[in-house]
Amino acid sequence: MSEDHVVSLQDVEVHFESEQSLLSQLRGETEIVKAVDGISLDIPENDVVALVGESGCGKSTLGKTAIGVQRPTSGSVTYRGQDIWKAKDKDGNVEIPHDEIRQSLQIIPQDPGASLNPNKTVQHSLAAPLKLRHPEMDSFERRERINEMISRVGMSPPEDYAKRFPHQLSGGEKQRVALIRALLMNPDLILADEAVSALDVSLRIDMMDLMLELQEEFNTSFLFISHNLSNASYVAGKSDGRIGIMYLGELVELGPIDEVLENPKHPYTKALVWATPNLDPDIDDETESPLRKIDVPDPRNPPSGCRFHTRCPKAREACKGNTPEAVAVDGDEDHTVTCFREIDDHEYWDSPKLEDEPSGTESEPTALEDEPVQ
Ligand SMILES: Nc1ncnc2c1ncn2[C@@H]1O[C@H](COP(=O)(O)OP(=O)(O)OP(=O)(O)O)[C@@H](O)[C@H]1O
Repeated sequence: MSEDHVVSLQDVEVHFESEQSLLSQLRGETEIVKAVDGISLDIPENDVVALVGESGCGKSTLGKTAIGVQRPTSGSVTYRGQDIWKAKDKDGNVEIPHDEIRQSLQIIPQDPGASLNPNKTVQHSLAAPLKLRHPEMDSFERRERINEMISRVGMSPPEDYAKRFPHQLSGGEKQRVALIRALLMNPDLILADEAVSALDVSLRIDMMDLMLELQEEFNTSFLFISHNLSNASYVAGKSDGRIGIMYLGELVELGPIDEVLENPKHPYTKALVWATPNLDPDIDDETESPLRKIDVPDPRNPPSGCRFHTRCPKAREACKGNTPEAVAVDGDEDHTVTCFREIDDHEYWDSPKLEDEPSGTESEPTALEDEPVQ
């Protein structure tokens, strides 16, 4: 928890009460979804982190928690050393007011159309953050600044775009307006939650390039979320950033993008790389099927021990009973993995291979392999 970090998550858990099945209702049981389960992540200034994982693994929940929109059920989330939720609750000595924190942590949502008021022009939607951040500006200065930003994101003539309503914009243009709106708050961190997924493949690279150019220009950090390893790798690769692999509420591998792609350590990361053709992995045992089973377990009832053990081709009996902690890969603290195979003297190595019936080994993994970005 350092003031040098824009955001720091420590042992964060977000557990939801899920919709209950009839059987559990009859039994009076409450079912819990462990959407995020014990994740720590530091985001320093000007950092780009791309989070990848299958649908439902908790990416959005983690992202929202990092920008202070979702309250964790346990653990802490700090902004420049200030606990965000203590600031919100005015608990103790609050050094950074909650309003300031919220303004500094922005989001570009997956569906920018839904977040833009259909009855307001682009000019009107973009004036609101400027009024908040720069109350000293008059309306002429605001108009100038807005036109400048509209031009900057490649929409021309800006005066024409400023007068348009959301329905007069394409999906890519709405996304650019959402990006401007976030940047006008002068944020320290922007959460881009599946921000390019809805765009045509041909527009995705342009949008990702634009986000990264502006990330550098505005000195912000980016938390980029995608179910698509190609997109996440593109963003992290171009910015010399990091990639985090999530599985069932846990961060199973985290590290510099080149390191993780060239030297993936978690069997799940290997499966994702294997399933993403344009990443061309150089994995030692690539002929072996990377998953024993294709079915993703129910997050309301995740497997014991290592949650990946039911699908992992390397799983042994030890993986069923114990939960692996994150360990540094080859002593490099920047690259961490939660797998017993990284610990030379772990009981895993003497433990028998799991002998349960593999299924679906002929099939490809279920997710993360939609269209490559190039
Ligand atoms: N408000 C909520 N109440 C109950 N369960 C929730 C809530 N929000 C998320 N969940 C559950 O938490 C788990 C993680 O959801 P989350 O949206 O964070 O995953 P994700 O990886 O972002 O998935 P996707 O890519 O499909 O959006 C899912 O099982 C989801 O159903």
